[in-house]
Amino acid sequence: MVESRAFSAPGKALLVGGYLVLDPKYKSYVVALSARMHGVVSKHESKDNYTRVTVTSSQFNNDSWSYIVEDDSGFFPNSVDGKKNAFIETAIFNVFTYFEPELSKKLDIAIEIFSDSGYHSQAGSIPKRNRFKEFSYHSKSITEIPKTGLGSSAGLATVVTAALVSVFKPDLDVNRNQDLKLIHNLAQVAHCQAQGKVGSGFDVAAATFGSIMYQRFDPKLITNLPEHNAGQIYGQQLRSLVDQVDWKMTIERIRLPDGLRLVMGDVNSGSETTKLVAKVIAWYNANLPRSLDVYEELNCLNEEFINTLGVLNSVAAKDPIRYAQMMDAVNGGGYKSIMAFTELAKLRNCINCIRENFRLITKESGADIEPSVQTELLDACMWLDGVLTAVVPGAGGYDAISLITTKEADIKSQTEGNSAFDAVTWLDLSQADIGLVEENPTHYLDLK
Ligand SMILES: Nc1ncnc2c1ncn2[C@@H]1O[C@H](COP(=O)(O)OP(=O)(O)O)[C@@H](O)[C@H]1O
Ligand SMILES: C[C@@](O)(CCOP(=O)(O)OP(=O)(O)O)CC(=O)O
Repeated sequence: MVESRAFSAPGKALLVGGYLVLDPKYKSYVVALSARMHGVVSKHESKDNYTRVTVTSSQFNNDSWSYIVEDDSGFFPNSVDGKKNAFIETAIFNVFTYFEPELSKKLDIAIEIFSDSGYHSQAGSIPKRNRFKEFSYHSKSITEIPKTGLGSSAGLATVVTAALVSVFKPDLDVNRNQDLKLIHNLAQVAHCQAQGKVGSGFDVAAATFGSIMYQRFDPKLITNLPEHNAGQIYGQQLRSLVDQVDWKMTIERIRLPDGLRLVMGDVNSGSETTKLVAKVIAWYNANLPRSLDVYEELNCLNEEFINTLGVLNSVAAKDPIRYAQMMDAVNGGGYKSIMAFTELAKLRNCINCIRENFRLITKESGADIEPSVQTELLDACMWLDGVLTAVVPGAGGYDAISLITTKEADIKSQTEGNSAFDAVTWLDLSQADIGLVEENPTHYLDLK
């Protein structure tokens, strides 16, 4: 009998903490989204004389990557047909190396990937659905379809890791913190190695744990691992890193206050995060100690923003009448009535000052974090009924904008036909807070 299990993990939006989060001393606020990456795994006894892992992404012109994995070649995945996917390879390598499975009985492991439509541009795609799920099917490969920047590779690394862990650890329970930590640590290692750069890891952390206040681990934890071909020692150090080492990171589950939601707009041009990061780091190093002052100021603002959202959460719970008045003010009360509520005024001021600092870094570093077209767009958003704040998420640039709005705000109809919003496609997704979950594998069958 074929045993199947399925897992899904959310996309992310980094609302505050961009760039600073690369340093373990600074906090960030990450919202997990309703758009999710899914992996359905099945294993059979292999009829061949080797163990094989095949990952299929049928939505993208039937993309598929197939690897032979053997202990005598150090669990290094060997592509069957030369087609490679770095994120899949490092996930396979690290999970097999961690478990060192005794492969006397050869396995055929198949993982089907499905990604929700928010991750990619929908142009030219067709929907396929069953009673439970709906996915968009494209006529081109994954590498040829434009992304929206929700963290598809982090989602992929997380669900492939979870799928493979479930093969070697059948009692895997993603409701157990210990098991989530195992998946997080392995996926984080795999994702960093595949990226070839060390991002802060907030995307893998959100894919695993959901909406979080995040402070990163020391990047050396991963970069100090030996080379993949180091033999036994890699496995020993990986297991020690995953199971024993204290990563000294902060992952505190958070959620937007009731009555508020996240609206994401795709801006269709795209920026390369690595290039932006390189320019910002160069600016930072060349402008010390002034750049440190800018970061410290940004950090105070970020922390005040995060704390004030916490305060708003308790007002919603303890004083629902006042909270309803606050939401009414945002919904159409105009600038003065919004600013009459200290918490709302604080949130808006923090975001204004954060944006001001990012414009300063933009000007001085040449990294287009908040370029003037985005400034105009964000300013235009602030005049819409129901909008509390508007930012460029993550690394910023020309990729996307994130609004915090009230639940009632109808952004689409307010912006329709208004040329100031021509560049924006409002994505059909919201915050969803929840991280990695186990799904029912039968819910992915017979998509038509
Ligand atoms: N649905 C998918 N199926 C297979 N691979 C995927 C899928 N989504 C993303 N990937 C992998 O992730 C890569 C994109 O990663 P990256 O450039 O880091 O984008 P993002 O910012 O969305 O994480 C793709 O080229 C592909 O290798
Ligand atoms: C600059 C950053 O702090 C934030 C980047 O956030 P994005 O959401 O823009 O990320 P990508 O999906 O990798 O493009 C770098 C980091 O933290 O890794």
